[in-house]
Amino acid sequence: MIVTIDGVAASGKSSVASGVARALHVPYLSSGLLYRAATWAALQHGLPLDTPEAEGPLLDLLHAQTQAGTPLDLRPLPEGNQVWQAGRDISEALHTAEVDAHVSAAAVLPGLREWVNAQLRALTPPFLAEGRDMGSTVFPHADHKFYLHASARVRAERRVKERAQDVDSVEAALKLRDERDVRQSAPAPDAIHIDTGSGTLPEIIAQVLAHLPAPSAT
Ligand SMILES: Nc1ncnc2c1ncn2[C@@H]1O[C@H](COP(=O)(O)OP(=O)(O)OP(=O)(O)O)[C@@H](O)[C@H]1O
Ligand SMILES: Nc1ccn([C@H]2C[C@H](O)[C@@H](COP(=O)(O)O)O2)c(=O)n1
Repeated sequence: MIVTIDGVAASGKSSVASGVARALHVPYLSSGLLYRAATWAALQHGLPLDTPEAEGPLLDLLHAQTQAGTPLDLRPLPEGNQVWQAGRDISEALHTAEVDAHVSAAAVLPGLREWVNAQLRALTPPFLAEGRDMGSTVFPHADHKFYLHASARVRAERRVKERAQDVDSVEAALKLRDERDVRQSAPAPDAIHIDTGSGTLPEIIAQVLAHLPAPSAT
């Protein structure tokens, strides 16, 4: 079984995916973390990301890391996905304002999208996949598809509880990222839409689970 959970930035995708995956006893995959990891790697190496010409050097870097035995390694742990590289957990570095500001530029590069999608499609179901285009493009034949949304204000208020930032600037940054990600963020036509602003996290997880078959007793 494949379940996809897509949605706008900070709509609760990874929190909901984690809760649902735990209830179903299956892994979940955070595709956004792979885009963030590639962005982080580019920033570390001083590679620009804001032109179509950025794609070649970025893909060269990712392939060189793989050849050297130090690839960006997504680990789909039930309590939260991690990315490791060269024996180091780099996950915390992927949720900074700097990565947030550049990740949309990286995510429009077609070669990077292929790099991410190939890694996800190589995995054997059952799993949940969360991101923007999991249900529309990467796994169009998924068994169950969800699309999460909430107002930019609600999302910003939640985000400032995780990061010491001003709510107005976080809201503006979220709106900007929504605009820049719009091309790959169109919901799959058969996705069930859920407003995560209208319930607590356990309530939203229960809403999703109500649409899914009960987990097999093992
Ligand atoms: N229904 C909810 N009620 C209250 N808080 C929530 C709810 N859903 C998510 N949150 C909180 O909102 C914040 C953002 O959630 P999360 O990181 O899961 O979103 P995301 O869509 O994966 O974000 P990003 O797009 O940045 O990867 C977290 O602090 C999370 O705990
Ligand atoms: N399937 C995906 C997942 C993510 N992205 C891009 C767009 C986001 O701005 C960025 C970070 O994702 P997030 O952590 O907010 O889920 O990655 C995408 O284009 N497609």
